[in-house]
Amino acid sequence: MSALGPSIYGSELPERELRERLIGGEIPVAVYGLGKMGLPLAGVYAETTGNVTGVDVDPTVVETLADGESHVVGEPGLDDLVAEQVERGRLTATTDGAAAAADAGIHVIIVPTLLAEDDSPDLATVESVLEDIAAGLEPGDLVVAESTLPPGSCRDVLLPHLIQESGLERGELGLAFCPERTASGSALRDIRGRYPKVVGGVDAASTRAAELIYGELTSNEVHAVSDATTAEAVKVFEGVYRDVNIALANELGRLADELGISVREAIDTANGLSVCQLHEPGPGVGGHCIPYYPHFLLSRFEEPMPVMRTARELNDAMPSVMVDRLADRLAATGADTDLADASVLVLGITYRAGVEETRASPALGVVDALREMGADVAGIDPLVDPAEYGARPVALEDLPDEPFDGAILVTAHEEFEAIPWSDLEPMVVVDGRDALDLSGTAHSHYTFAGSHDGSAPFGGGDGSDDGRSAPLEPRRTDGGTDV
Ligand SMILES: NC(=O)C1=CN([C@@H]2O[C@H](COP(=O)(O)OP(=O)(O)OC[C@H]3O[C@@H](n4cnc5c(N)ncnc54)[C@H](O)[C@@H]3O)[C@@H](O)[C@H]2O)C=CC1
Ligand SMILES: CC(=O)N[C@@H]1[C@@H](OP(=O)(O)OP(=O)(O)OC[C@H]2O[C@@H](n3ccc(=O)[nH]c3=O)[C@H](O)[C@@H]2O)O[C@H](C(=O)O)[C@@H](O)[C@@H]1O
Repeated sequence: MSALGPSIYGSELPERELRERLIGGEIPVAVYGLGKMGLPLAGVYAETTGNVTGVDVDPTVVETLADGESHVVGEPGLDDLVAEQVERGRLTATTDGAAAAADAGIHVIIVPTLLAEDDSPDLATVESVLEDIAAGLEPGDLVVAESTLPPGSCRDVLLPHLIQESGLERGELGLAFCPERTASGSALRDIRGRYPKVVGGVDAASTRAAELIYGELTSNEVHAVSDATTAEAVKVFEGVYRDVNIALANELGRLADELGISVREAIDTANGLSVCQLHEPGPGVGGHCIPYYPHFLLSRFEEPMPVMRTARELNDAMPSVMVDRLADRLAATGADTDLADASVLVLGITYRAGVEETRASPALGVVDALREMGADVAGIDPLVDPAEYGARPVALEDLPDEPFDGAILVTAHEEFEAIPWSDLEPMVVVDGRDALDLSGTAHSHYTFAGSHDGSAPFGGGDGSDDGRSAPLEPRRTDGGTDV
């Protein structure tokens, strides 16, 4: 931004005055990446500072925002926030990143960090944003990275890149890592202060500038850590913890059949102890976050890290486990159906209910494994077209007209609550999420890891227990009573 405007990095203004200038809109902000997290973040920056330009390479995203609308679905409050901020001229949008950078004094990066073919981190998207920023960078500007990054990225990649491309010297520009501790479906609440905001700069002045900004954005405390690499590590560690924890839950969940218990009930009860925080078993770990973050460490250091590596393998194997369970149950029914001759419905393609994201979704692995076995695969999803993921699309209202041998529930979209299961031809249903109540129907119902209500995997559905996959003693079949 113009060297004449107030600077946020290294400013000699008293802190109070700098804060007033920030919330008075005197320090323009550019937010690069207007996706599921970038758009809510741009909205909160706009309501705080009143002077934000959102940048995205996707023209439809920019046009939608320019019309005062949000392209992100399922985010409470976002439609209203965007409409208000755009109408009041506090939030504008452009595809021209370099132009936005030329005006801005605070540059916020919130584009995805991807993985290359060999699972090593691919910072190409972040680096393309850096090109835009460097073109407009002025002394006193602050660059804030909110994209999750491999630890060391700000220090070893982003800062050298910005210095080289902008011609500025170290100490003339600020750079801080300030991770998104947010999740789809609660982005605004999270950004506005659900958790302490972690900030860490490449130098003390960067950390101070980030503290000042987020002190205005969040209602929670701002937790400044020693440096940018520590802040990057905090975020990656949070994700790795979840991946490893879910892998353990999945391993335990797979024991439910042989134990003849509901592992979900056992986990719920074990978690009554505050030191025990086992996660939820399921059909795998999807999305462009949790399954990606372990690779931000695994590919880069000499330490072997067998726990994280094994957890990744276990979670990646879960879609095949779902298909194996279906094959077992199909073989166990009187019809003795082989998957190669079976018609199978996959319920849910996105990785998470209500979120339009399919990267690393377990459903993709389920569809692939079924197709490899020769099954005829149909799919249903309210947010995406299953045809794009190898499954023949079926509409919810057409389900009673088509007989299926089996179904696998991967993602429990709330729209599935309207499925009239009693009107569907009896089939084997593998429920990966403990989301279905098939009692009173003729379906053979298998709940992976059992139900929270205490039913073992084979409980539920009148035709469910033919005894051929009988678990070891003792087992529960009725939601509680040992038989
Ligand atoms: N989605 C989530 O639940 C969370 C995401 N994060 C992190 O936030 C970051 C962003 O995630 P999402 O918003 O979910 O991603 P997203 O995939 O929903 O959106 C990314 C946006 O960036 C745009 N984009 C791509 N390249 C660009 C460029 N060169 N310049 C400008 N815009 C560009 C895309 O068109 C898209 O609109 C990631 O690093 C992710 O790890 C962190 C916490 C939660
Ligand atoms: C609940 C929550 O806060 N999650 C955030 C997470 O968001 P994300 O949308 O990726 O979803 P998630 O709910 O953690 O689930 C990821 C995947 O793991 C699976 N999953 C999740 C939790 C669990 O107990 N069992 C399980 O199998 C989900 O089904 C999904 O396929 O990823 C975010 C990120 O770091 O990018 C991070 O801020 C948060 O940890």
